[in-house]
Parts: sequence; C-alpha cells; structure tokens
Amino acid sequence: MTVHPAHTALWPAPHASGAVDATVHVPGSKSVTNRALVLAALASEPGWLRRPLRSRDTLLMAGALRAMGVGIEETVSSASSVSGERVTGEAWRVLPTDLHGPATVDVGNAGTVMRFLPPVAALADGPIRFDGDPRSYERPLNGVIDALRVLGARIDDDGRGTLPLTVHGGGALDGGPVEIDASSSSQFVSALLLSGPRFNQGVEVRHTGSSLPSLPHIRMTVDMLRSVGAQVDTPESGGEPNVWRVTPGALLGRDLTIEPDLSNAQPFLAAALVTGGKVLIPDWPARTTQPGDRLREIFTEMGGSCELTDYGLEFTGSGAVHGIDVDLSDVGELTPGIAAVAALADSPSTLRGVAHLRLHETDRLAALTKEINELGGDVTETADGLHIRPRPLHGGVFHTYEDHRMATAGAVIGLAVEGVKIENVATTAKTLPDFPDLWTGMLGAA
Ligand SMILES: O=C(O)C1=C[C@@H](OP(=O)(O)O)[C@@H](O)[C@H](O)C1
Ligand SMILES: C=C(OP(=O)(O)O)C(=O)O
Repeated sequence: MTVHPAHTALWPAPHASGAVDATVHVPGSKSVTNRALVLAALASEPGWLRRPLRSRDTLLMAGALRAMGVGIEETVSSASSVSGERVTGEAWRVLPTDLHGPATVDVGNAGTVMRFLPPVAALADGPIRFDGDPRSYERPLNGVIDALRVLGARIDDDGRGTLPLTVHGGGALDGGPVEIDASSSSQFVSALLLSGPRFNQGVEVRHTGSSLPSLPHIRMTVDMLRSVGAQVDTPESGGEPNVWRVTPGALLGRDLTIEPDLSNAQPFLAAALVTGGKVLIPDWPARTTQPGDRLREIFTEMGGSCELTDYGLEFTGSGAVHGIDVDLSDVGELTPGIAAVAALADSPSTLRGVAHLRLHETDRLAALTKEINELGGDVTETADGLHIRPRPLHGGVFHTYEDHRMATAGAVIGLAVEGVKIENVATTAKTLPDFPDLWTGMLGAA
C-alpha cells in the first residue's frame, strides 16, 4: 500500500495558554445525516436534508446512493457565511427512484455505509459491488450478510463475513423474520430496520447475542423511521426484549434539519474541561437520540458543569478534572475523547463495556493504550475497556491509525501537554473536515 504524504504529516497540536472561552458551531451529525439519506432514497416522494454533514462518510453515502440511481442535488445558500460564522443554509434535495445496478459502492471506512447499504442494494435491480479501505475488510459485516441471505438476497462474498462483496439485487426482497448476533455492532440491527419497510413482508429482527452496544443508535434508527411514517415495534414499546419489527409500507419524503454532531462536540467540551474554560455549542437539541448527549452527565462527573438553554449547551470547566468509572457500552464512540480527558485527571478511571471498539476504525483500545503510554501515561487494556492511571505526560507523536476520534483525542491531550504532534490530522475528514480550523478558532477566541 502506498502511504499518502498526508498520512505521515505531523500537526503540532496547539497548547492552551489559558482557559478557553468560545462558541463552536459543530457541523451536522454523521449518524443522522446517513440515516436521513438512506430513508430519503427509499421514500416514495422527494425530500430535503437541511444542514447535512458534508464529510467523507456522508459524501460516500451520497455517492453510493447516486451510483444506484438516486438524485441528490446539493445547494449552498448564498448567505451561507456571515462574518466568520459557520456555513449554514446548505441543503440536499433527494429524489428517489427505482434503484438499479450495475454499480460499485466505495464504503471507505464508514460503518454506516458498509452496513446500511447492502440491504438497500438488495432492493435494487442489478449487481452492486461493495469495496472500501483496507480496514473495511476487517470490520464485521456477517450479521448483515447472513441476515440478507435469510431474507432472500443473493450475495457473492469470500465467506469471511466482511467486504468485498457483491449484492445481486432482484428489484425486491421477501423480508420476514431473521435472527442475528449484533454484539459486534448495533449497525447490523439499524441496517435491517432502515430498509425493512421496503421489504415485501417487512422485517422482524431478533438479536440473539449476549450484549448489544450503542442502543441509542438503534433508538435513532427507530425514531427516524417513525418520523417518515414507518410502523416499528420495539422492546421499549411493549414488544419482546431484543426484537424489532417493521411493517411494510411506503416512506414519506420529509424536510429534515440535521442536528449538530454531539460526538463531534466532544473535543470542544473536553477543551473547556481540561483548561477550566467555557464552551458554548449552539443548537444542542433539547431531546435527541444521539449518544453524545450523555457527555452532559459524563463530563459533569469528571469536573465540569453545564447549562442547556434554548440557544445551546454552555459547558464550563472548574479547573479540576476527575477520573471516572463508567460503562460506555451505549456510547462507545465517546471512548477516545473520554480516555484523553481521563489521562489528564487527578484520579484513575475505568472505562467498561467497550470490547467491540477493537473492531472500530482501528482497534481503539490498543491504539489509545499505546499512544497515551508513549507520551508517558499508564493505561492498561482490560477485557472490555481501559484502566487509566494519570501520570505527568510529555510531548511526542500521537499516531492516529486513520481514526478521526484518535486525532481529536490527541488534540485534547495537546491542550494540556506541550509538544504533542498529531499524525495525519486530516483523518478527521471522516466526520469533521473542519476540525483543525474549528480547533484553532476556538483557541484564538480565548
Ligand atoms: O449507527 C450509527 O450511526 C453508529 C453506531 C455505532 O456503531 P457500533 O454499534 O458498531 O459501535 C457507533 O459507534 C458509530 O459511530 C455510529
Ligand atoms: C465507530 C465510528 O464510526 P463508523 O460509523 O465507521 O462505525 C465512529 O465514528 O466512532
């Protein structure tokens, strides 16, 4: 594999000279944008996404749907950038169509694209080939592949339960009941539910594994399905535990404004926490299924305080940062940012319930352990998480393994530790291409 020069570039992580005091406009949610694109593509009428996230993962999703025939028109309002404010007014108009192949889908390393689209492809007429970054060959997809076969799809793969593969879409899918083990990724469940209304018999997904991560992301799927008219029965709505049922039916085209990505707000909140400063995130939703909302509670326990108003979330650090003992199974994608703060705390931390992070963008438990320890830290991996004993840290290179959340975690440590250099900060483009500018903008405002 050729190493792109950008992958070896080192970004000197800015050191904070004082308490940050900034307003940070965080772009739209990756998880909401990619679900909204899929649902709009499967609808029976056109729809709008306002303020979608424009990042590698969402552009890959849009590109893949376009390759299957969906029209996605991007518009940028002319009044989009006012006196340095973040761009607003962007909108995508989605024009659904009869999906068709042949087509090739590049999933990059986007879990949402590699898991949510094979069921969509099963509804297309013609072969759809899926390929992606080398890491996409290692991330589990067996739950989706096996389930789709049970539901009537024809798929060619190499039998490893991962990419690459070809879905030979027949223009429709029987659907019906299916059992899966989604303990390695909640996205298996979300994937089958999202396309479920378009299967002839709908779908009934029964999770049989011992644990199920990222439940808020499954709730997000269910909420968004219901908002476009789908009927979904869930364990929470009186159904059986671990069973979700989607009734067949047409989906409405909606006009949806995408919430800011609360998991991408994490490094900015962390900046307020570790510098004893203040950060305001406008448009923080009062009610949301995004896992990042848990940061209000977690970062408060770690030493901050917050106030949610009609304008947004104001988060204030006290100057003290405490360790935490917390089960992150519901909110696994927050782990790298919490680990970074924990490494700077005044007491040890134990992060639990996140064994499945070994199969994320990189093996996040191994990567966090290695990189924090190379800066002088004392982190050990446990069976399902990390034990972090804070130590005085020193500068050095923080490797990121093509993981956006490793890069932002390294930047948080760099605020408190001089001389931290982030390798390949450009990898933040997966979900937050503006990260370096937003970060230096936040510090410039101090
Ligand atoms: O459905 C989604 O949008 C996501 C679900 C979670 O995946 P896992 O359940 O695989 O952790 C999360 O970590 C990922 O960032 C986004
Ligand atoms: C796990 C993540 O992404 P993906 O959607 O690729 O699974 C993440 O963003 O932390």
